[in-house]
Amino acid sequence: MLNKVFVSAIIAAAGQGKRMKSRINKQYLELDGKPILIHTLEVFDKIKYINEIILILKEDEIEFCREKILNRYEFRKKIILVSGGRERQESVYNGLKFVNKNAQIVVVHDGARPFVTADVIEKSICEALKNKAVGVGVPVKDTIKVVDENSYIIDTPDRSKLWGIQTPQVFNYDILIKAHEKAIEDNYLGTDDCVLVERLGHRVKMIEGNYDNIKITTPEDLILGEAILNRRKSKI
Ligand SMILES: Nc1ccn([C@@H]2O[C@H](COP(=O)(O)OP(=O)(O)OP(=O)(O)O)[C@@H](O)[C@H]2O)c(=O)n1
Ligand SMILES: C[C@](O)(CO)[C@H](O)COP(=O)(O)O
Repeated sequence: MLNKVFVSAIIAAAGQGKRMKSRINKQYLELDGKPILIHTLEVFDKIKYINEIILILKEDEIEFCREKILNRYEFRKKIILVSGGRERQESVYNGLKFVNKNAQIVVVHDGARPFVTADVIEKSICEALKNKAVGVGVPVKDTIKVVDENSYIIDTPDRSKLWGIQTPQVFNYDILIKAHEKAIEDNYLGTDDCVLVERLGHRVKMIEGNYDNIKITTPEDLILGEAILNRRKSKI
């Protein structure tokens, strides 16, 4: 079944990496001698069910990334470079405009999540064939508090119902484009793609991923990232 479906992957990597407080954008920082973005792309490049990769980059980084990062590595798949927007949502929408017209399924993934596994990606694609909208996440481990503007705790949601959603987030193309266009119409800005589809009233299925599918966001994540890679290498 999956062989008959055109699957596009949109890799969002057009952020500024402000929270990393690094001289170079975080997706180009190296873990185990390889740029974070390359780790991410290599996972998607090996998945035979993915027919195209659309990489969203900051406009002013496209040439640098093509010449100094991507050209140093071999990829089986063609990687289409698209310029991003001010917000992640706009970047993903820009990518949607370049998705192949035969695409049925779109996998949206953060370039800053290099530890995603092929197994989780394939599982999320299979689930999206059934449910049309899927998010990958993990149950939260901490108790979560809702805090007001004066830093007082105003609610403690039932932790058994709380998940930290990651990426990939995988959708039927028609649903995702409609969700983005409605968000633009409503001037709504979300922090992930699932929320845009939820706003359409479409049920989004959560599937369990891995706790080590972290998003490299702040300097501490680089230490975690090296440890994750070392542990994986020791298991080979
Ligand atoms: N306008 C944007 C903002 C973010 N992203 C991408 O979305 C992913 C998740 O975003 P985040 O971790 O917040 O990255 P940044 O926005 O770069 O980080 P910061 O908020 O610290 O600047 C990243 O791979 C990032 O490159 C994007 O494609 N376009
Ligand atoms: C999409 C996401 O990775 C899901 O956890 C997250 O919302 C991205 O947030 P960011 O602030 O753009 O990193």
